[in-house]
Amino acid sequence: MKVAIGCDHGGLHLKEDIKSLLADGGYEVTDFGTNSTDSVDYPDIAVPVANAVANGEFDRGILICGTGIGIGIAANKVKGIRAALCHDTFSAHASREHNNANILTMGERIIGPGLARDIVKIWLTTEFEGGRHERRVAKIADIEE
Ligand SMILES: O=C(CO)[C@H](O)[C@H](O)[C@H](O)COP(=O)(O)O
Repeated sequence: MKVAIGCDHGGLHLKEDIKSLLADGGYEVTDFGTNSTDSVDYPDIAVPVANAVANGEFDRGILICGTGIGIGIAANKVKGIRAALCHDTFSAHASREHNNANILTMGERIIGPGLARDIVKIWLTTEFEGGRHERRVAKIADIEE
């Protein structure tokens, strides 16, 4: 599975930790930055990652900022993106099974690396359930037209 990952300055340390988790797990990871704690604007990272997922270059995306909120709001402006903010394992599971989320967002200033790692593992391995959820996700796509 090809995974695009990105963060702003508020998510740098968690992004680096998740990158090593993904590498150990055999995922093909591409880092869209940022790569220092110098302040950057989260939409400048969110949009390239979201475009790369939306155009099929990557299977999934992971975006991290201080809260996971701003970077997710920005990603969700890109057509075809369903970015889900998950700070618990139940949401990580449901965002895949019910919402077919293609980008996971998290906030380094909110959760620690242990929980974040569990969230990522669940999110990357849970399949979309389809069925009634297919109809609902299709209605979200209709909003984009
Ligand atoms: O997008 C965010 C909030 O919605 C992120 O938490 C950012 O990382 C945060 O806004 C950055 O704040 P800073 O004071 O400029 O470090």
